[in-house]
Amino acid sequence: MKNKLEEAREIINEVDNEMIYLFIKRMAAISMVAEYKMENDIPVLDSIREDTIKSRNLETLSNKQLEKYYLTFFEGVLNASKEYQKDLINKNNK
Ligand SMILES: O=C(O)C(=O)C[C@]1(C(=O)O)C=C[C@@H](O)C=C1
Repeated sequence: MKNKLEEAREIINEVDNEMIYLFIKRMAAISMVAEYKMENDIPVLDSIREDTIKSRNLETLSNKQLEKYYLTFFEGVLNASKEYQKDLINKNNK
């Protein structure tokens, strides 16, 4: 019989496994964004777009208690995205 910790960790493993594929898919789209921004001389940061996606995603979150943790999580996603774009753009300009 599995205890609660083992049961929870199994769920966590499944979630992390799904998330890595979604991360790969998101970052592939981000490299397309970087290419477009590079070609059209558009800055990486678009705060309006960030606010729009954050508020749209928060509408999906019915558990309001999780809001601040979701924002911490999503800020991490956005930071990784911006770092990746900057690295791709810098590499291209070398
Ligand atoms: O949509 C864009 O313009 C992006 O650069 C992508 C993205 C994101 O990761 O969602 C990243 C940086 C911007 O500040 C806004 C959004």
